[in-house]
Amino acid sequence: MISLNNVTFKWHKNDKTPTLTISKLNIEKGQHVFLHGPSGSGKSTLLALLAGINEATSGNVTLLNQTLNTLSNTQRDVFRADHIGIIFQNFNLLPYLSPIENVILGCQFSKKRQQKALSHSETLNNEATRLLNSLGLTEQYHNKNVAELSIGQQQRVAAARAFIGNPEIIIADEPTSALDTQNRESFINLLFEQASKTNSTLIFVSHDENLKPLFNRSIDLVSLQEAL
Ligand SMILES: Nc1ncnc2c1ncn2[C@@H]1O[C@H](COP(=O)(O)OP(=O)(O)OP(=O)(O)O)[C@@H](O)[C@H]1O
Repeated sequence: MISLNNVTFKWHKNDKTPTLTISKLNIEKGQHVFLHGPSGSGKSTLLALLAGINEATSGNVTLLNQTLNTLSNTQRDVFRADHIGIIFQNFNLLPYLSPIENVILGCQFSKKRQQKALSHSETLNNEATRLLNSLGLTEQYHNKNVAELSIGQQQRVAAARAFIGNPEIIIADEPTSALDTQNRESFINLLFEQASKTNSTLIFVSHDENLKPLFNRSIDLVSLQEAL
């Protein structure tokens, strides 16, 4: 479902060595993958390639049988909106909107995801409510201003926004670093539950190896590149 073949990525054309060199990587549908490596090893860079935010300098990045480097920037944006939910490290929530409104934004740019959301619930509002409940944000917070929520609560909103409209792939960039160990684990378990319900593939990035045993697959970005 995700495959990288002979991929290199340079931030600048004239860089002597690429930031990433990955000869082969395959991720199967429904896997919960822990992607780890030290700071600066290229985890966020790889996520940006998978999300089609950046384009490989050489080689092929293929998701759901679509090779991203054959698409224009606009086509990649549409592909991302349709198929990928992203939980950003700093959540990227809109502070003047409520949790419900923030979650609905997750499918704003994709008719496909809106339709899928509406196949679950009568309205997008109801679907956002359903997801926030299943990610553990109680209803008393659903219509508050997100800026008034705790970090852990904001994280649940960010996760619900990624899951709305059942994207096939969920990408999470170190979204738990601000939480204590117990809350990190319970948040990750909620992500797993939600991802399993929809058979989504989850790629979770962190430099905290303590989280590794929770996942059914882990990829060490340094060894992956040394294995060339
Ligand atoms: N926008 C950019 N322009 C140029 N170089 C960049 C850019 N973003 C990242 N880099 C470089 O790419 C390399 C990999 O960075 P990246 O952010 O992917 O690492 P990371 O493993 O996610 O690190 P961290 O755990 O600290 O978030 C670093 O050397 C970094 O300086």
